[in-house]
Amino acid sequence: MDNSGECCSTQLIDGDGVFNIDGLENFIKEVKLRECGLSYAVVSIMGPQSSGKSTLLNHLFCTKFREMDAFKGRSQTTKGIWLAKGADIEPCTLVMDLEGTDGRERGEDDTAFEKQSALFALAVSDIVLINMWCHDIGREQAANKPLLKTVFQVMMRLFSPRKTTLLFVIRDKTRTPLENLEPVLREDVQKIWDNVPKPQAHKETPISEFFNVEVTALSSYEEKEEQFKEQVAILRQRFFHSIAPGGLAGDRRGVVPASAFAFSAQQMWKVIKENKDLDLPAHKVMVATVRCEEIAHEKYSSFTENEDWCSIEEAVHLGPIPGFGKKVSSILDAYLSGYDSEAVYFEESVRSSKRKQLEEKLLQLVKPAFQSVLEHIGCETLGKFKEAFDKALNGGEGFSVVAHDCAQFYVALFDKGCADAVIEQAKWDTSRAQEKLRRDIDAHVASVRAAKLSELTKAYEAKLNEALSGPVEALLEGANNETWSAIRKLLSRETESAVTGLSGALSGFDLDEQSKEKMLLAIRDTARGMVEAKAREKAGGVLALMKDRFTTLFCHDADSMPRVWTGKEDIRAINKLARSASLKLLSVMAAVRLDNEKDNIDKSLSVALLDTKPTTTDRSVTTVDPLASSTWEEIPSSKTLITPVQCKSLWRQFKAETEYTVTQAISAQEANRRNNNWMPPPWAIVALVVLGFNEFMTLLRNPLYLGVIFVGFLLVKALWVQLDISGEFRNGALPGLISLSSKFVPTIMNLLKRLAEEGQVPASNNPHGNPSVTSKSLRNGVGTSSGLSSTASSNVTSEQEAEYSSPSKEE
Ligand SMILES: Nc1nc2c(ncn2[C@@H]2O[C@H](COP(=O)(O)OP(=O)(O)OP(=O)(O)O)[C@@H](O)[C@H]2O)c(=O)[nH]1
Repeated sequence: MDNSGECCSTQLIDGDGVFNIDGLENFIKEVKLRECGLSYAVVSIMGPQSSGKSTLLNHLFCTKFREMDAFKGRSQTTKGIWLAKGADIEPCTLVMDLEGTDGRERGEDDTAFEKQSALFALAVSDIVLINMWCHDIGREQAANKPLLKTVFQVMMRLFSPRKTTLLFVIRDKTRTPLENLEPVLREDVQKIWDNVPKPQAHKETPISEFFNVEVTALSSYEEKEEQFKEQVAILRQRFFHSIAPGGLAGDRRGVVPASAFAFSAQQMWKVIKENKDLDLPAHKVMVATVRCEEIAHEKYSSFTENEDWCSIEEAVHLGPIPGFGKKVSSILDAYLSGYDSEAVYFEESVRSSKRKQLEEKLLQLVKPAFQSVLEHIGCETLGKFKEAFDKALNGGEGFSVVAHDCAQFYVALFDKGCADAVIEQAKWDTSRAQEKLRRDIDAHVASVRAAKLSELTKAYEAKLNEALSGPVEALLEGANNETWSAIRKLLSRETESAVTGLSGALSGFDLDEQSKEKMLLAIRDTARGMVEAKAREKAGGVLALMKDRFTTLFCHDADSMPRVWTGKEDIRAINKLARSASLKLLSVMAAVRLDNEKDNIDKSLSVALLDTKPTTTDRSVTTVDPLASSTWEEIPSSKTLITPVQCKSLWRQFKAETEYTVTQAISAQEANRRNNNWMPPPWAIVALVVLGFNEFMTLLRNPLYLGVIFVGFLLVKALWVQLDISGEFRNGALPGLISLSSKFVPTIMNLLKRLAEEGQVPASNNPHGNPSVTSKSLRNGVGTSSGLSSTASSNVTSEQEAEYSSPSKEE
């Protein structure tokens, strides 16, 4: 019978010892071995060549192993190891047909394969059928003895026994009942066991520790086929549920899960071929490790391709995913459960360690997504916090209370979001993300607080500026002895008001005392700074102010009426007063006096710039100039607005620029005086009276003279008016004389003519007569007197100059 091409059998190892990996894989697929878990059994058969092994297996398991044609003689038909599945036997039973022992074909030297295949069968099988001829029992030279020896020897090469069932199948049983044969056989087996050289560890180990020995006998297939078949059918029953407790292989140990059977068998054969001892537990661990790794790898790969996971992984870049934790957990769970169910039959420690590795790997894979989700939740929460915080601040509640409440609420919200994102399998700590959110919230609160505080400070600064700027300016412009005291009062009052207001506003910010004090100090400093700045600004324009003040005082009287320099005014006194008032401005502006400092600036300036008493020698030679310094004695340079030297220079400039006004005034006054002074000097009047006494008396004695003088006066007066003598001489004496000489004769002629006409005209036509001309002329004469004031302006006497330019020390 030819096995090749049969669907449910394959040559596992060929005659040359080559393992048929592909054939085994195909076989496993066909018989669906992978799904069996641990629920499968492996049966193999050993025995001399051509002892009817294949025939027995085929009848027992309905397999189709190649059998020898009875008519062709006894030669080897089975080469290597063949594998088939027993038909209709539960659990799945794999049947291995081994090449016969003591085969003539291989020769004596080639026993290695025999041993290797025996070791392989023992390592893989739960039940090993030992096929033996009935007549060999008890015989010294029995054909099965070398076989058993081999079995027991190779058994020692397995570090730990599998508790394999050795089922001795006695073929061609004779009339001797099994009950009699079995003890003999067991004795034989025991003898062989005892004689087999054993390692120290197993010296005393009984055979039962390694094997379950069972015995059965079958009639000859060739001679009593019917009986043979009946007995085989009965024997077949023993293979049903063979792995259940009490079954034929109920005691088996160290079974490899069906899914790893191929890999395990291959590795075993590899180790056996390398002529190494087979450490079954280590082998089992190795198989478990490899297979669990394969399963884990497969699960990991298919997880990375999972559609749900891929869509989550993509969506996670866009924003938080509601129910992220649950979704990912359930996907992970599906894959981990898959691993569990596939790796369930593998060695526990290996399986769990590989599961742990798989879980860690999967969690590492999903961790970035988780962190991304946390970041999104954090960002979203921070955004919501900012919005709510701004709204709440506008609600009018205290800053700190709002910040605290808002932060608490949104951190709790974040925690809720985190709980939703937490992956069950990982239980990652979200406290760091929460800490980051807290830090972000704190940073935002701090920046808002800083902005609000700065806003508040600016508002109070603006208020202060409004309250200080105008009044301080006014006070400085009206500089007097009380200016700085008034400014101090104003500053103190406004600063306290601002400090009180700001202090109240700050109470909502929950600031520490130190920061609060610092802010209040800053507002005080700002207030002082404003006053100082204003003073500095005004000091910059002090010259203009001084000139203003001078002009105001000099050109206006006590009732603020513009002065008319009639000649009676004491220009020197007025000038001195105006100057000292202007100097007061300078002294007030010279320094900032916000701390009630006592200083001598006023005195120094007065002494240096106003004092007129010092003698000529004092002025220029002996006295040291007190203003030749860049600092005031009692004033620190930071408080100095105008240095002594600058004061001196300003005063010089002031004087130069106001000099003209004074000169104008003096000129005006002089002109006025001249206009009003028509009388001759007193000595002339006295001389006139003394010398003209006789003539005067003559006139008094002769009234005719008086009449003549009167007429003469009238004539002269008329001529004066007609010729406009005062007007002619306005432009100088020579042009006046030339003009008069040309006008004199015509005017006399004209006068006489008019007089003649007057004499002819009736008196009624001219009721006023000449007096009208005279009064007009007089009026004109009076009117011209005012014109003198303007022409006289340029004629300031040197005496008057000296009077204006009151000498001072500095000059
Ligand atoms: N006497 C006797 N002959 C048998 C029995 N069973 C099978 N045979 C015969 O023995 C010969 C060999 O049979 P196989 O089943 O091929 O024997 P084998 O042990 O598988 O042979 P190899 O695979 O070559 O080792 C065949 O001619 C069978 O007819 C039996 O129970 N008694």
